[in-house]
Amino acid sequence: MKATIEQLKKRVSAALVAAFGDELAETDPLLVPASNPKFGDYQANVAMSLAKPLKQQPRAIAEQIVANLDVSDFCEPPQIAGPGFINFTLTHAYIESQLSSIIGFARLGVEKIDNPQRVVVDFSSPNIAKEMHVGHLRSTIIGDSIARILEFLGHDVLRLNHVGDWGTQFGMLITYLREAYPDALTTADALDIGDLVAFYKKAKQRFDEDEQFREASRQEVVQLQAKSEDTLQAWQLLCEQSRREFQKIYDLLDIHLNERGESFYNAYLPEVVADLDKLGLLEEDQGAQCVFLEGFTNKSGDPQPLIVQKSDGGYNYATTDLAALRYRIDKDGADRIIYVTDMGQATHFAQVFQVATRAGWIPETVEVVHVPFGLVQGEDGKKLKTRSGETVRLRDLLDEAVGRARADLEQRLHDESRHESEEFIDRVAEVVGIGAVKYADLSQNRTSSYIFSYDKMLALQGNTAPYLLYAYVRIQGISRKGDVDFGHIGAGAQLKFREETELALAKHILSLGETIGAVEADLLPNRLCQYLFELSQKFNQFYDRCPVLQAKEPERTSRLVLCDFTARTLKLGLSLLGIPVLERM
Ligand SMILES: NC(=[NH2+])NCCC[C@H](N)C(=O)O
Repeated sequence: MKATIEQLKKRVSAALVAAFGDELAETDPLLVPASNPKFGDYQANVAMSLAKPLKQQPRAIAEQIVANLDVSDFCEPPQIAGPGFINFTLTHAYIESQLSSIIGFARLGVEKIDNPQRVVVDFSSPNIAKEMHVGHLRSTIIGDSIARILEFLGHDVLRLNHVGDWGTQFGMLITYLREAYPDALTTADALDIGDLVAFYKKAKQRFDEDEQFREASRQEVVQLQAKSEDTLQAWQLLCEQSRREFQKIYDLLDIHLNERGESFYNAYLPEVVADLDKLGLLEEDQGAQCVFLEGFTNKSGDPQPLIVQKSDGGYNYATTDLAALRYRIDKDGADRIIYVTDMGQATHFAQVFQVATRAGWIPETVEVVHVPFGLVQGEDGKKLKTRSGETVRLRDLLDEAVGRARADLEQRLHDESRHESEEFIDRVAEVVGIGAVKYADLSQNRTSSYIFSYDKMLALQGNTAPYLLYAYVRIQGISRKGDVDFGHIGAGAQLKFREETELALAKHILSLGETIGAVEADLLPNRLCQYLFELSQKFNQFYDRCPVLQAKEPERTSRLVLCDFTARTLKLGLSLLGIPVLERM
């Protein structure tokens, strides 16, 4: 099923050509979903934009377009409104036939993309021995959802975890490892750092207070770079310890990534600098190798260079990103590269992209984008902290969400005198708790900051995961109560929708593809959340007005089909956000 909006676009395009000639063949009809159902379902705004070039009144232009337009197979006669909007309303027959044409199809009418791309999504990317903080959580949740949506559309997605696993801080960490856990390198499993963040703090403290320790750390950095076996082994131990911690979070979130940390690109770093030099882009500045940038200045207004090799010969974060970019294009064959990090790194990426573009490393067919997001704040609008004022650990945050979901559920079971197994309670608490955290994040426009509130995200009402999960459960309840097998309902039946709420719901179900297409283009998963929220609201409005199991045929079957579609759309949509559904809760 081609999205309705695409079909309409084609028709309006054809009408433009018929009315004004071939010159308008490439003109965008500016077709959008109507902002208000009063104006129908879609609206073309092209007439206004043509007023100047055609030197005519927009209304006159709209009239000529409509005179050349035939959409009678799926729309009521188009209406011209205001200065020259052309409004389209889908016919009942079209809605009914569209919906019945996708009964039994798992993709719910959303086609795979015609020209799939190789897409790299660089997300999560925490740092070894440092805390995986809420910023990484946002990156993990948003990146995973973007990857899922692109995969669903048929793109070939490579999910990369660009873990910060290299750098001079390893000198101090390894030195401290030898000091505090001398057995770690000789005895298997002797390392029980447990809390690597505390370990990092202590190492840093030793580094700051003791010159001998500092010297030993510097030596370890040299050894690490020289790949001395002993030092490499210590580095490996630290990485594994962190990896285990990260993995617990990924398991809880059910998120899968391929780790390809910064160290992976070490062998390619000298080449980056050498090639920049060959291209004449490199300049020396106070002993460091730099590329001077266009459009970036420091605080005093002087040109700000991007350092790619420090005066001591070491490489840095930007050099690694340049090497990674080249690798992803040349070796991974990426057509699109998406970096999901907080906004604070916008400058870094703009600089890296500029250097790579000037070096000619990004072919014109490849799209490279930074997908930035805002902060997660505590209820006081400041940095998220525990009651005692410490930074919140991700593990604790997720556990707390699950714990609160469990308490809410137990209260509800108690109130309803319901008895459920431990297994059931565990499962519901986990899906609701983790789902609530994910959904609270994804439902915000990612470019804004948001306030983290357990109460809000776990509420059964409003734009929350529990509200959507509950709508799904409610529908499963209808199927159980009426003993209807949703998998087999409506096949071959003639659907009939007459009630406003039925039609509104059916149209909304049919616009899933448009929503997913929009998310693919602007990488804003909150559009999908909004869509699902509206779907649940429309379902509830329909269900309040229209009896289902008690209705007579053909209404009964048509309405059961609507129920089934709503449930399947919720399930599919939530899965694209990384949230599973529950049959009961
Ligand atoms: N290719 C990249 N630079 N990806 C993002 C890395 C994020 C970095 N490790 C951080 O914690 O801030």
